[in-house]
Amino acid sequence: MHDDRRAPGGRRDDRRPQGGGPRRDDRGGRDERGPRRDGRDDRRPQHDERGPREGRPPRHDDRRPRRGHATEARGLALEAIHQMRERRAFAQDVIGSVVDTSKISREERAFATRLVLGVASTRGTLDEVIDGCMDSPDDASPAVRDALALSAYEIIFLQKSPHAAVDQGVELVKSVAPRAGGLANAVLRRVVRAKESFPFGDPRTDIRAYARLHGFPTWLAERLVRDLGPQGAHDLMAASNEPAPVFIAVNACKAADEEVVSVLAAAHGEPEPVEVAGRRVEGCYRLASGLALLDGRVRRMLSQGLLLVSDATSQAIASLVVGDAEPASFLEVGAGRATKTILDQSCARRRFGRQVAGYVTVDAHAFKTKLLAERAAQYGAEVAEALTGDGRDLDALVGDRLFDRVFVDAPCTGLGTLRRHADIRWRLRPETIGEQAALGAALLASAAAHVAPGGTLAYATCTVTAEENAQVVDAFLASEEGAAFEVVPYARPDLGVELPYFSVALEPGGPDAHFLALLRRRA
Ligand SMILES: C[S@@+](CC[C@H](N)C(=O)[O-])C[C@H]1O[C@@H](n2cnc3c(N)ncnc32)[C@H](O)[C@@H]1O
Repeated sequence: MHDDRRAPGGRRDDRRPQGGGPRRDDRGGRDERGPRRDGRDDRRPQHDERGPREGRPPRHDDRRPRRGHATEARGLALEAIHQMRERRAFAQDVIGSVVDTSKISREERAFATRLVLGVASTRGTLDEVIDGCMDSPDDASPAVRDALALSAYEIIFLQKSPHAAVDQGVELVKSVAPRAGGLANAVLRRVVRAKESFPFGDPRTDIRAYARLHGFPTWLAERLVRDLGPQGAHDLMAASNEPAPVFIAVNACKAADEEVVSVLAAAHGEPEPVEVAGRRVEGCYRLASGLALLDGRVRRMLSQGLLLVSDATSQAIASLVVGDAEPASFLEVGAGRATKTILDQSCARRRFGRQVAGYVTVDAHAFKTKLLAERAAQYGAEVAEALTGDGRDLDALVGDRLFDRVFVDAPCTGLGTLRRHADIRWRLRPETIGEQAALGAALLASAAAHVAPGGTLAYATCTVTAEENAQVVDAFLASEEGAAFEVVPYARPDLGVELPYFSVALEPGGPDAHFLALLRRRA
């Protein structure tokens, strides 16, 4: 779901280049298993490739990984994957605490990050492959499975040399279960053989094979094909398995583009201005990689709030919502940890020479409101009131006040941000889509009552399902409350067309997929 910590499918907006607190969601079948207490994980598979007998297994073979002869990057990746399962933590959080804080080289860190995000993204498919390569899948402890999954990811999805991947995989398994080397060797050799027939069917005609090919749950692949068509689904699924590009926003509340750009250039970030859907996004720059963000001078600017890491489509949405006419008041519903708040105020400062004085935020969670206030202060973004409460009952929070802009940054399934929020696809349940759509619709209806005559109502998501996007807005416009609003179309100068809504698809190399509807209350 769109943003931070919440029920299955949550996503967090933008924090680190790749990629979201303790989420308590479903982790999927395999991860739900507790550690075995019978020490059976290092039993060899019952087939003719079994290795030499290695004696009795240790009593606790699900200990935290100890580094054997696996490379440091793989050892750290395994530690992160292990923590994701044990603490039910999100990939981005463990990358921050385990990988980003390590002393390994930048290149190794990037590789470890790729492994963690890759395994989190494709975990269900990897478990299916591993199950098929074991005679008794239940015999491997969760910790051994983590190590096998990491190596299977390298073999199946990174096309690594089978020899090196198996060798490293055996070392990784031995680092958590010293006597399970034989099992690991046998299973991973089978994985190498299985790769020849992967995805086990014709992806052109078999949706299960198609889903496996991209490391997606079958139901979700089906849904994406239905909603986006074969090409759109393919683009989204392929792009979701690639590293996300790195975009930054210069925070105009505190800095000028030139000073930030010159420091980024000196740090070899190669900052490039960015266009989204045919329009330049002011203050938005693409970096050649995330490595420049690790430079000491850039880190100082980040901690001083002169720039923030934020997807380019998020920045484009903030720019469109702020608009060309200066608003005197602004209500943001679903304000989370203030990323859009900062982008909105930065945009107002850039465009009108000052921030919006009456900027009010609402979020359902008190801990987010606290973080929002802290972050807004760090970035110099003015917030008149930061409220906690249910946006479906805004009357209880803001009374009968009307605002020039009311922006619903809606909770959603987050399917447009799968590169940064690797866990979403296996946490989502089919029914979450409808639940999020219903919540978005209720927030929109509640928000509509607080739009001043001539003011703008904005509804945004970072997902791609029609049910959560256009269908919510179309149903609202057809309702009694919606009759007072008209659509403000999005003109694409590059295509010479006007579209009812702004939407960006997820394509390889591009920014995240988001949706925005701008509606104006008739004066
Ligand atoms: C897409 S996220 C917001 C991202 C945020 N605007 C940002 O840019 O960082 C959606 C937000 O809606 C909040 N939310 C969910 N249900 C809500 C409700 N009923 N009322 C108010 N906020 C809600 C979530 O806590 C989450 O922070």
